[in-house]
Amino acid sequence: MVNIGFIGAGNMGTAIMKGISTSSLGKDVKLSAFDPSTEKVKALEEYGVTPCSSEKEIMENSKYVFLAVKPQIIEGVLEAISAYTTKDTVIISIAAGIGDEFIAKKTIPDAKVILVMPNTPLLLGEGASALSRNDKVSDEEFDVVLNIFRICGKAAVIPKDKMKEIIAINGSSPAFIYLFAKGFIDYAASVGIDSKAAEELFTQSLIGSAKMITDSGNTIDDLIKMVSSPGGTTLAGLERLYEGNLTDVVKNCCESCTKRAYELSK
Ligand SMILES: NC(=O)C1=CN([C@@H]2O[C@H](COP(=O)(O)OP(=O)(O)OC[C@H]3O[C@@H](n4cnc5c(N)ncnc54)[C@H](O)[C@@H]3O)[C@@H](O)[C@H]2O)C=CC1
Ligand SMILES: O=C(O)[C@@H]1CCC=N1
Repeated sequence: MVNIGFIGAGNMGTAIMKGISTSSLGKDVKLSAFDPSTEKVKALEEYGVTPCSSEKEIMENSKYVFLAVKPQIIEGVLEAISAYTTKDTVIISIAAGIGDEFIAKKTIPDAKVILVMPNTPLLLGEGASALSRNDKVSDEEFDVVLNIFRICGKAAVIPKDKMKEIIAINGSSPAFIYLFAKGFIDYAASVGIDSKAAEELFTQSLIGSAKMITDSGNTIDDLIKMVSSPGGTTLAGLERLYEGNLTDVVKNCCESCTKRAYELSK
């Protein structure tokens, strides 16, 4: 049995706990959580999560400890756990911008630290998570955590120094994609198409297009060409997107996301 504790049971902590407990891993792990908003932990009891009343209780009962709190308050949380961090504890931080060196500095110099940038689709077993670790974490320990994120979707191991840059690609990108989807669904409503039908058709187009990128064997440029009949509707629409420099807008969005991660960084 692997003991996994969560400090913070907000959107992401909850998504990871529900992801673990509803996956095949559920029976092999014992989950516990602490959050000052006790109702959030209470709501997780039906997923087999044991409520704890302090950081100390989590630390004393867990080998793997997830820090699922906002970057702005993580320093206080690290101060609260430092006295209970041992050379055996594996600290897993999902906080945007927070580095492993800061975590070790605020706890113990030999702290085992894994950094993860997950995303909310993990709630449905469709997460996309990036992971990296410091050199104190053993292969076996890293595999335990990697396995959690693989079971809850896809996971990629990336260099530690790219953990801030990756946020735009998977951590924040669901919000960017939802906004894009809203534009299509709002347009459908404006021309009198039932929004339920529009949502069903557009979301299936998102899923299908994603599968074409991953499974068709074609490049993205080839896939765009396959849809674009000469003199047809797609080219007419694409012209407006090129005119609005969509790819530059996306690049600016990603750069702004990364810049904020550096501002939050510790
Ligand atoms: N929401 C998302 O899509 C993603 C969030 N993240 C990261 O996950 C972390 C958490 O974000 P969310 O879950 O969205 O925020 P959230 O605000 O939903 O959850 C944070 C939780 O921490 C709790 N909390 C506050 N002080 C605490 C303390 N001293 N001890 C224990 N818990 C405490 C709050 O009550 C709250 O439930 C952030 O660092 C964020 O950068 C990473 C990837 C995606
Ligand atoms: O907005 C944020 O800061 C967090 C990190 C990635 C997604 N949500």
